[in-house]
Amino acid sequence: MEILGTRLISPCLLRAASTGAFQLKEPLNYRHGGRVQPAGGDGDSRVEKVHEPATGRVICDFVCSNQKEVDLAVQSAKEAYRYWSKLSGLERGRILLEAARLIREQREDIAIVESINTGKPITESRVDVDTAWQAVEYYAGIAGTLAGQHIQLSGGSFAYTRREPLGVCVGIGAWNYPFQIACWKSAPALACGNAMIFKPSPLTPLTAVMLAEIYTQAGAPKGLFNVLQGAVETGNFLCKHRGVAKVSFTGSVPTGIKIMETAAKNVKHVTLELGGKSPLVIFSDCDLENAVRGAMLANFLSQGEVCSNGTRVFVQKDVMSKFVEKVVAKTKAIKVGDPLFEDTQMGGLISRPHLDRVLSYVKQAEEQGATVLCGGDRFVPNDPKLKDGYFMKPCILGNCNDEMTCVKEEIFGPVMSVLAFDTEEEAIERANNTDLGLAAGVFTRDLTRAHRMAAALEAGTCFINNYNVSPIEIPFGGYKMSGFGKENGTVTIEYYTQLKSVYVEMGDPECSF
Ligand SMILES: NC(=O)C1=CN([C@@H]2O[C@H](COP(=O)(O)OP(=O)(O)OC[C@H]3O[C@@H](n4cnc5c(N)ncnc54)[C@H](O)[C@@H]3O)[C@@H](O)[C@H]2O)C=CC1
Repeated sequence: MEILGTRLISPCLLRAASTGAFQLKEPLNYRHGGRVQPAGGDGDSRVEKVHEPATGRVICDFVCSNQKEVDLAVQSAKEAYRYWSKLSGLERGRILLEAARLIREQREDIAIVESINTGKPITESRVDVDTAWQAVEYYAGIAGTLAGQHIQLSGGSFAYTRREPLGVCVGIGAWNYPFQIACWKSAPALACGNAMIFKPSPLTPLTAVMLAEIYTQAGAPKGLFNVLQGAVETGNFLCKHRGVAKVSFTGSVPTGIKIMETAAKNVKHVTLELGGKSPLVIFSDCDLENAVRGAMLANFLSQGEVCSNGTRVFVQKDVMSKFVEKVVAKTKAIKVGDPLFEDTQMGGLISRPHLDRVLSYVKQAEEQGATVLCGGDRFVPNDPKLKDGYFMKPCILGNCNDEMTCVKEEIFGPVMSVLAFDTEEEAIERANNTDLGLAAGVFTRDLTRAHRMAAALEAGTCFINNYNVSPIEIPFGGYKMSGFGKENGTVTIEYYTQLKSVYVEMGDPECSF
């Protein structure tokens, strides 16, 4: 099926879309209110091929955006910013509310494209789309509440503060939650009066463009949300550009460091949402069934390609054997296969090199003395069209210790490492023994212990008796090398605005000259 037309993808064709049939020819850059091929000129003109993880097929390709295209996108965004930043918050909120409604209306189309492009099960993509429109709706509501402060001073003088937008913001996304990341960044940015240029991961370019179309349909001015496709070089052009005020980045720690260095050259604001190697601590006094559910949620959503995953599962010794028995049985029962089937629970990993990398972590763990309790090898579904897909059987590693590579490094795949512990103090010390600090979890029925743990764990989010739930009202972001700045919640307003103080003299200036 070749899909052409004025909309990115026609809804009725999409509803009939099946794995192995999707093909796209439309341009994937979105600049100044429409899809365009990137401008020609010097610089990166590399073509990136986009794959369908379930089949390994190429579903589309695109030319990476070069300096000229970046210049044009910044110019267009600046124009939109001049208009948008002058609107009242209420006016901006109204357009965002309409965008949220349109996302809800197109939920199924977006979810299908997301599953085809990321390989994740359709049931999960629908949840991703829901958390995306919720972000847009949430910040639509907040837009009208943005306000400054009035400060009374002596002699009748006073000051007030203005909460002002930053200007043109850049969003750079990872490949695991393409649509959700685009919304989590653009919703607060636009609500605060900024414009945004978004660069998705070159592996998952499709749904950010659908979002751009939605913003335009909702009434956003041309250029308010531009999408540029590309890889490292395009990202670098964006981070260096003098017309850009802020970079909000989601991705790996090494790239985050580079982006911070680049942005530092002209003192841009930066938000970094980076990787994790989060601990999940299971005490013997917990509800074990719930703890097993928590461990599954902490490891196997999106093929394990989730930054906040609790991949170091610390289990108190007296419940270890029961826990392992239950979690292995549940993991073996995970249905791996076609992401567009309603009963599929795990799809394909993002790329062949990534699959190979994850499998090599399992092999290395075995060499270092871990026991593979289940999975850990490549999976080839019976359906012949899935034979070249990037599937693997979800894996549990037992007999792990803190020195093993699988316990130290982020694997970003469906691999859980199980570790035994004795005391609360020991669990805290070992859980915190990492440079990363995105999330942490604890399962216990002891109320005081739960809060003691939450206070002691060095992580930006701590889950008590659950894992990987991210309601839009809750700030999300890392400690330590997992980054800084937050997404979601009211605090994010601070990261997309700057505060101006205005002093008003009501008398005569006192002057010693
Ligand atoms: N903390 C969080 O919220 C999340 C973190 N991640 C992390 O992301 C990683 C996986 O995602 P990947 O896409 O492979 O990460 P990555 O760091 O390779 O790439 C992320 C994005 O940065 C761009 N990029 C690469 N080099 C750049 C440069 N020098 N300047 C500007 N842009 C550049 C890429 O094209 C891509 O769009 C994992 O390590 C994971 O932990 C993923 C999702 C969420």
